[in-house]
Amino acid sequence: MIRVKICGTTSVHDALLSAEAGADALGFIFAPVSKRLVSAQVAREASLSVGPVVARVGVFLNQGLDEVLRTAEAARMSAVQLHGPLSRLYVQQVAAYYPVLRVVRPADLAAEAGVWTGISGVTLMLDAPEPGGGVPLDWEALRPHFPPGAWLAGGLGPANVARAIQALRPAAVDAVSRLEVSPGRKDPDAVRAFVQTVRTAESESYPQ
Ligand SMILES: O=C(O)c1ccccc1NCC(=O)[C@H](O)[C@H](O)COP(=O)(O)O
Repeated sequence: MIRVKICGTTSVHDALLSAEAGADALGFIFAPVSKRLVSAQVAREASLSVGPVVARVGVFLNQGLDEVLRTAEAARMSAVQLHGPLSRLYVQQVAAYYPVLRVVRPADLAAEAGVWTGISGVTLMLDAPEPGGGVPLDWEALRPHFPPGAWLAGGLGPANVARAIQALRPAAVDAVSRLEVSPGRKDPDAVRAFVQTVRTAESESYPQ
């Protein structure tokens, strides 16, 4: 089953919307540079509202270990997504507390894939150089190198996610900017269409 992560959740309302649409995971962005920045308090309310099954992923960009662990705990996250140039030791330390999605840009994949694959609890996510920028990756170029079990992000939406799945067969897909009416506010129709399109594409790619 291909998992679906809907990122950039900034309210209880949008958390419930994504969960009811069938999302497997919700992303909460704690990077101060983001237009989708959410407070730990709001993220905690949203996290507790969606029940035990939906994963809650705290998203961080070049932030200190203490800040990451404290924020993830305060916001009741179940996993952490790490962007930016980070050391193996730092990622190992976070992974001692939370499952980690380690974000890698396509240009860095050859050099970095081996660095992160050996750490227990760390899963690779391929994303565009500017996270949350809505720019798709070159799936055909990535096809020979896409690591089995990796997650895919970068400019995905209802109109293109089926093609991305066919090209790369990721373990999960993640999206934000093509599912919004404005930064930080979900478009309900786009969220539902995204989840439905993934479900249809996976049944066509992996027939029972
Ligand atoms: O989305 C942001 O504003 C953001 C800012 C800083 C770090 C990470 C951020 N987003 C992380 C995500 O997981 C996005 O869903 C991912 O980059 C895909 O975004 P998009 O291309 O807009 O679908």
